[in-house]
Amino acid sequence: MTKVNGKMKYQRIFVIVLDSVGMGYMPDAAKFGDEGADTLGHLGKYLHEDKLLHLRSLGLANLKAMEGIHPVEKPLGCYKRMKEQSNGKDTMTGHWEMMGIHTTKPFKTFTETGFPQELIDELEKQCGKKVIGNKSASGTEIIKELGMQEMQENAMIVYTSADSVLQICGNEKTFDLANLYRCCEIARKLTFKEEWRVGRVIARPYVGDSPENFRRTSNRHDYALKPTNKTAMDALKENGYDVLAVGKIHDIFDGEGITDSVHSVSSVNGMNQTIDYAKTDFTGLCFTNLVDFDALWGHRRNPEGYAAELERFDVKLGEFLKVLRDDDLLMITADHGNDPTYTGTDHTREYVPLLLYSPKLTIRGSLPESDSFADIGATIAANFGVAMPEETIGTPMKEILD
Ligand SMILES: O=P(O)(O)O[C@H]1O[C@H](CO)[C@@H](O)[C@H]1O
Ligand SMILES: [Mn+2]
Ligand SMILES: [Mn+2]
Repeated sequence: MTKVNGKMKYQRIFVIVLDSVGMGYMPDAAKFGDEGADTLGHLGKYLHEDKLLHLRSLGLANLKAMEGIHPVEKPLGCYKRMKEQSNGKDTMTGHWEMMGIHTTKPFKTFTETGFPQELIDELEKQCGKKVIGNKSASGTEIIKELGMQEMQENAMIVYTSADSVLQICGNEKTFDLANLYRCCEIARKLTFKEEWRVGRVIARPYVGDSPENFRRTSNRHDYALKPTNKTAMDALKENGYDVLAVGKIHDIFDGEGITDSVHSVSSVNGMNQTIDYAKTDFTGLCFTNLVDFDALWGHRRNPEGYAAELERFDVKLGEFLKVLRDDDLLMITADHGNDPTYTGTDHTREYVPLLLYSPKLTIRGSLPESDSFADIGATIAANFGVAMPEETIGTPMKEILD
């Protein structure tokens, strides 16, 4: 269903989220234990400027100082820094805010304590497996530690992190993927209960037969809470526009406000899918999440891998720019930070970049800082002439709509 009223400036808007690509700690970062974090800033020395041609051409290095990466004289795009208004630094909070939701009450976390015994008992009873782990851990480390036990004792590894998540690991061969998903659905139902209400239950399947060769697969599946409010996506969908979701977007919004979606197996794959959508005729939003920056490199504190992922993205961005039409708008941003040079293994409370590009742009260069990621959703709604749902936040960026 595509409504074309001809009034909007941009027929199609592409929002591409480079998951965790923050640009420096926010003034309230100390509250989150993240003072000094700077994902992009600390990546400079791992990046090669000749491999960031497209990001630089849009103005990335004009926006953010990075060691060895020079600004361009005439950036093609507009750019700004954005603050996160919500009280959190997780993926859902970040993406929901982009689409208008102000999260004031953080999701429940079990970082220090693990999950309460009553919840574990219920899980064991309903899933028919003994729970092992039940602590905060890095996902790749915990399968090294407990994977063999899980396989040998028909057990189930349950773990959490600094995020509001209950994650279940299962070996695809011995646990069986369908059974893992079944257990996650049980966990999701149990954790709708107020005192256990985590943002996401996540199935973390892996393959291999010994700690040396265990490897997680892209059959990961997230079972998120429904967004707490209607969003810009609902506003578009209800008014007959297309809302296309690439990668984790469908999971993050639990399918709300989406008209079509694809799951990605990698960030490069996600860009290919975005390019495929760009080659079709639609009117509305294409919303892409590229998660490898975060999952493969940020949480693993691997700056070399992180930098190489950004360089791979740049190649894909070049291909994407070739299929961008004259009345398209591209927005590249992030949902939080995850500085791969910082202590720990968790997200970091950071400003995020916003790069804007369209052949239709009449202005170039720096735009005033946004107080909230929600300026993205407000701009999209304003472009398509739809009202943002009640109780949302965000201000349209007039500069690029005029
Ligand atoms: O260490 P892994 O399992 O990749 O965990 C990361 O992935 C989860 C969801 O993004 C969070 O819990 C985060 O810590
Ligand atoms: Mn994220
Ligand atoms: Mn993460």
